[in-house]
Amino acid sequence: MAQPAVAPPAASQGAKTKTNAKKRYLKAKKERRKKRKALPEKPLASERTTARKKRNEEEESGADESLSGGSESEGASEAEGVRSFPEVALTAPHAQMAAERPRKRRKLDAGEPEEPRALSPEEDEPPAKSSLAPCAQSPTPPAALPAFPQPRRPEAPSKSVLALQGLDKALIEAEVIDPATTVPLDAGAKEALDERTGLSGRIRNRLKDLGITELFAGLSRFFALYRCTTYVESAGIVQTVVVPLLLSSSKSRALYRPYDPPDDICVSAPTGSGKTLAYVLPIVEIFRLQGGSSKVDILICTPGRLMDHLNDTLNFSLQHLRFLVIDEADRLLAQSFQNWLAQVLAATRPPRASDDTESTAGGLRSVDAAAQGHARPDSLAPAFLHLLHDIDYVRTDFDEKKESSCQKLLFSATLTRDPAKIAALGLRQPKYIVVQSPKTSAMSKEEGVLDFVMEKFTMPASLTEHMIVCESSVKPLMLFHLVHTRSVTNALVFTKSAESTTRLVRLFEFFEGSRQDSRSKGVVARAYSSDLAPGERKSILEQFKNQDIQILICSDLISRGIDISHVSHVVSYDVPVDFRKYVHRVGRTARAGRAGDAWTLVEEQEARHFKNMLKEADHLEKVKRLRIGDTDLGPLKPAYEAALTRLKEVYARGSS
Ligand SMILES: Nc1ncnc2c1ncn2[C@@H]1O[C@H](COP(=O)(O)OP(=O)(O)OP(=O)(O)O)[C@@H](O)[C@H]1O
Repeated sequence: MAQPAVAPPAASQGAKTKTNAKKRYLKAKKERRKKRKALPEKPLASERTTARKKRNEEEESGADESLSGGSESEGASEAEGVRSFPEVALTAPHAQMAAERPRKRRKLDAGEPEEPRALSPEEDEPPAKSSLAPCAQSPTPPAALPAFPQPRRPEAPSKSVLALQGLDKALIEAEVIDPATTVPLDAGAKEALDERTGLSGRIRNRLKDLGITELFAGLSRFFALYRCTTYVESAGIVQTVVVPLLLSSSKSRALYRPYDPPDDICVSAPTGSGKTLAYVLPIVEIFRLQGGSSKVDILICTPGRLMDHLNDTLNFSLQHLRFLVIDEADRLLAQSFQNWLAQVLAATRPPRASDDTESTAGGLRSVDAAAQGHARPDSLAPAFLHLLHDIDYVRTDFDEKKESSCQKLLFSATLTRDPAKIAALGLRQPKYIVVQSPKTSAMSKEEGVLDFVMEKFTMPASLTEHMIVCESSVKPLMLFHLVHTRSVTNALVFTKSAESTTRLVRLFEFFEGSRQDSRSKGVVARAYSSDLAPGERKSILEQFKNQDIQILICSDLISRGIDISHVSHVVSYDVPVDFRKYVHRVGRTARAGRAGDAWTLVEEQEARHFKNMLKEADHLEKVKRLRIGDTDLGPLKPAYEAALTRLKEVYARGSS
């Protein structure tokens, strides 16, 4: 407790009392010191003792000086040495002292106990504030204790760290294997196999006839990530990797590999990058050479139709299936229709009860399950031939287990990395092929893999993207502006529902009708939605392909897979619900390296959500914001208002 250096003038009596008390205190202290000196010093406390001795000497000399009457040195000794000494000395006259203390001093002491206690003979120093009590008992009070660190919540792991958790280390520690460029398709003798692609002369010649002279696009470099993943830089090179992978050796070309079944392949590559040919060419090549003994060599179907065949078509079997291609894999894996995936996978193997792991008397297989319709062993599947009734088969301990030769090939522009969905496929040593254009030249393959893992999908390099933020009431006017001022024709316009499609088409027709003069034909827009019968849909698509229709207004029904080369614009009249949908919609243009534009009309209240969606996909800066003002829209307003009035009349009539 710090005390004023100079005693108050009215305290002369107190000063005398203080001096006597001090004498008594110092005497007691000397006696204690003597006693202590008589005791042997603790070796480990030697330093402390020296410091204490030094301090005691200082105190003493200070006290002596004060006793000699120097007011300055007395103040100094109080302040530096026995700091709380005067307070301790206040025994009898303390009440009077307290009354005589200046106001300021009382304020300072406000937190102290009212009745200071007398110093006991055993105490070196008077007790200070209660909080310092433990230090007062120590011969040399330690310096201020370091503050105890407050418990802190650990930093949350970054999204990228979380995304990589549980992934194979090999996926992250990628190794650059081979730089290359394009893979040209040279003509050749019918049966001559091309070394680089594994394609026969017959197929290459046929491709040339179709105008395909090279496996798609330039292969600037690709990285193979251990045996698990191939990461390919530069969009559109998927064929250059997948085709040789499936045709590279006689082993990979074999139809049946019951003891060494082929590894599965997962491909994530941008829209329009040629994924279809990447699997069609190897399949056709393998079947053309080795032929099939099945009635149907290639079955193209939806999961629903496949289930119908499995359940209802007599002798329908998948046990000799060589390739199971799941295109648009993320969407199909999201469909749980009749648990189709589990059923299809089960159908590629013979029924469990007759599996070759089962032992039977004398080693001869009995196949009771053969009576179970399509579930009986397939006579076309060599791997399971021994399970048939009429084939004598003696099982030995040396027999290796035979497996289905079915190789699964998964493709998508937005391939899922959802472990649960991938696990359901029971993939065999999968190889991932990720086609990705680098964001920067310095982008490492690890970052590329990370982008894939975090579902930051790659867009075609030839695509230009725009967004227009506007009030919902002016959206039709914006569309008309795009069509008439920015030449947005040969366009697909996506709405949120079949109903919105129908309504917008009507408004479009009325608008064109209001503007039309005798010279111009006007822009033709038609609806393509689930409301139409299949025949009508087909006819409309044909008219659009022939460019008799310039604008096709549709729901997300055709946001995947449709490949129409002349589509030069995609308009999202209603914003897509998620980034996956956005990727597939805009991917209907800018295909096969052609240029294309994507436009998204964003209502003001949706702007935040839409921008966040793009931001999360690291794509916000790619979408340019376009500002269209009243001056741009003004000339179109009269026709728009007239069209709106007509539409209201039609709907009013319909509802009455
Ligand atoms: N090697 C090639 N040379 C020239 N054109 C090609 C080549 N490969 C594919 N194409 C053409 O590129 C277009 C897009 O191919 P494809 O439909 O297979 O793309 P995709 O990757 O499956 O796209 P999506 O994910 O949108 O379905 C098609 O018109 C196809 O004919």
